[in-house]
Amino acid sequence: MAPPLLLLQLFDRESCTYTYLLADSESKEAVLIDPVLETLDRDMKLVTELGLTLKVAVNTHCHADHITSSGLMKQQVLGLNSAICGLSGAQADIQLREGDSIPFGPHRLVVRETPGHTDGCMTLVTADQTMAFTGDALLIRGCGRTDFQQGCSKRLYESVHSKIFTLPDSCLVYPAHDYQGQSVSTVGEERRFNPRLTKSLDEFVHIMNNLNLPKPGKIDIAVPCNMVCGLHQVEPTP
Ligand SMILES: N[C@@H](CCC(=O)N[C@@H](CSS)C(=O)NCC(=O)O)C(=O)O
Repeated sequence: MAPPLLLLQLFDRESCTYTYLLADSESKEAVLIDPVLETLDRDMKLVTELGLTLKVAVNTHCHADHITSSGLMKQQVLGLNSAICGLSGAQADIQLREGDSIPFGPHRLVVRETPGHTDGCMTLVTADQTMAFTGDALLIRGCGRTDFQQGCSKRLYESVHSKIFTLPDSCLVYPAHDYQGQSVSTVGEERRFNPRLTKSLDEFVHIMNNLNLPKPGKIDIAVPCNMVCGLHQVEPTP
């Protein structure tokens, strides 16, 4: 039997982003999902305190609301690789596609491409399908907006129904954001209670076309920056 997997859910108050630190308790190999620039020091301190070896810093997509810390983190952690979905068009050491794995110790995260919020969105699922890190595709009782960055509500609906709602009901759903103080859901709960994704495709498209959300405050800085792993206009360290 595989040794226990350690999971820490970390929060950035400014962007309401969840960063996830997953580690193998025996080998101490670790993966960081969706790290945020402003919380780089907090995350690095935690990795050091826990004696972890960070292997991969992966972004579930090219974020529009905050800058990733994965590029700067690479400058601080020897051997760390950045990763993103190849369909995002963004730079990273590892370009992931459907079915690819991110191994850490005996564990692995398996890629399911879930476009719709952006072209390059992916959901990362543990090999035993007990946990899914859904990025902005599926939020708790919500979902990512589809009004910019190649957003397409029909694609998002199809992604969630075919790639996330087909996971076991008990599979835990860990989103990239929450704006209501919720931290975790399950596939079964979202299949039954998600106010957007329980609707028909036509109703869903109508809802998404009428969200009328203001643009993320940092979008014009964050998107170009995240296309280059968060390192836009950052001087390389000697
Ligand atoms: N106010 C925030 C941005 C909030 C926002 O638009 N969130 C996105 C995910 S980050 S691009 C979203 O998809 N929200 C869906 C929803 O229904 O709220 C800011 O200024 O950064």
